[in-house]
Amino acid sequence: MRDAVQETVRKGAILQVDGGRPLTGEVEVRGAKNFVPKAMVAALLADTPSELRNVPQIADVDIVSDMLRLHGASVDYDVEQGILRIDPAHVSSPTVEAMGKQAGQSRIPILFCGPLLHRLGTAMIPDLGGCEIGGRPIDYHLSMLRSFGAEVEKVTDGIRISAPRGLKGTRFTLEYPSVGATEQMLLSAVRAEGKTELRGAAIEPEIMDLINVLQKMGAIISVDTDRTIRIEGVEQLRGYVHRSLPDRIEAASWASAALATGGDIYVKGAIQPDMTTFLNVFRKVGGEFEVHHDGIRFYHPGGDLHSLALETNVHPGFMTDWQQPLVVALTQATGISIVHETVYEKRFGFTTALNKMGAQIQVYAECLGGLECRFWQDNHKHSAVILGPTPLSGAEITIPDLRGGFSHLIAALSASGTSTVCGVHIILRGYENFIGKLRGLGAQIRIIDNPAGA
Ligand SMILES: CC(=O)N[C@H]1[C@@H](OP(=O)(O)OP(=O)(O)OC[C@H]2O[C@@H](n3ccc(=O)[nH]c3=O)[C@H](O)[C@@H]2O)O[C@H](CO)[C@@H](O)[C@@H]1O
Ligand SMILES: C=C(OP(=O)(O)O)C(=O)O
Repeated sequence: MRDAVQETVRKGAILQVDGGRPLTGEVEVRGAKNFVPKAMVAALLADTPSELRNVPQIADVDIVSDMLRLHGASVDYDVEQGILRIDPAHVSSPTVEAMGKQAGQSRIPILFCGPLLHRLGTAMIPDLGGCEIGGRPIDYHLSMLRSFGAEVEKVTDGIRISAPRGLKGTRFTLEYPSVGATEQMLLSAVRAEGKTELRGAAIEPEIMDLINVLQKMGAIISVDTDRTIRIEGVEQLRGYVHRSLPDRIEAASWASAALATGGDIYVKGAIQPDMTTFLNVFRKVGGEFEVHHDGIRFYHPGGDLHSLALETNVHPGFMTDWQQPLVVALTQATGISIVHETVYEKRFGFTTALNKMGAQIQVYAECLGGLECRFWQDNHKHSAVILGPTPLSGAEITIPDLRGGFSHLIAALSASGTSTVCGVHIILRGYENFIGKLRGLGAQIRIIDNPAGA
């Protein structure tokens, strides 16, 4: 077993957490949640099998494996080695009922459009899941697919999409650099007829790694410094062998956990380049880190933490998924911190539980501490003002979303007393063996309810 003993929590599981101890020790991060499932989808574009390495055991990998199997691909996952093999030789359409059952589980199914249109000419895509941190429309995806020549129709529990005449290269400009829509473009364009140009593309490291995978498969893709991606469509792609980049969101979550609990955590597998922006902020808040050949040590050096003003943004800005765990550490910083969330309009719901534990966080609809963002005219509370330091004490908490959930765990671990935490299965979407890892760092966590069959 990789870390401390793996114990899986099921839907409905409840944890009891005793706080007030620094988290110290070592954890390992494997491949990125925001890359691995997409590389799995890319395997469908090939005629031959693919092998993905450094694959973490998280719920999103299971969900995409199920989707691939439903479409006739074979998927074989060696959890211990982190090796996933996908053979797309016999791709076929599943029944509408089987696809309907996939509705609401993750955001990845929308990325099956391009590969399935190339393989089958038609696809049923279930309604998406993912974190409820904003409206999360898919209008860019659908306009893009239509501009490739696809026809889209709304059906019960999802959409039906078809391309009777195949996909043709296109020119598209994104009004906002959406990660998912950029990936949609890549996965659709690589086998489309002719050239495709995407302006205003997202350039997150996970997207660059997807481009690495597609290039290994035989695709021709260039990325310019002005966010323009150009793709020359090819008729055939082959399988790939690839090692996923590490999960920079999980790594930053452990860093924030070290800071919030006054601890010292060595994150094996974390790398510096994709975390530059996070590391700058971590240092400004008062955290220390050391970059080693196989990981990064994050620790609280003692003394006061410093408040700061921060704005989330697309890469290379401060990532929105880093925001929630860091806010817990900011409750322990001296002074007033301001966090302006510019990617999602509703990502501060998790602060209600932190306030219940003793934090002093107020949320506002105004764009505070930075430039006006897309949400300036809406009434969404997307800026937070955090007054610190405030001692936290244990409470009963229900986890709202993935990162908010991990933040609640960090808060419970830095609080005095005991917390009861519901909805913890949500965390499995993005954190491998999180209970085992936390216990390995000295956390006192008990599973007090874990309903079988849920
Ligand atoms: C599985 C995965 O990789 N999830 C990540 C991905 O989500 P995801 O790909 O869903 O995020 P996007 O970059 O697409 O979304 C960013 C913003 O664009 C908006 N938008 C997006 C698409 C669209 O068609 N219309 C539209 O308005 C969204 O509502 C949101 O406000 O990138 C986000 C931004 O780094 C991360 O927080 C998520 O962890
Ligand atoms: C928002 C996130 O994920 P998803 O897009 O899968 O909901 C996240 O990983 O923080």
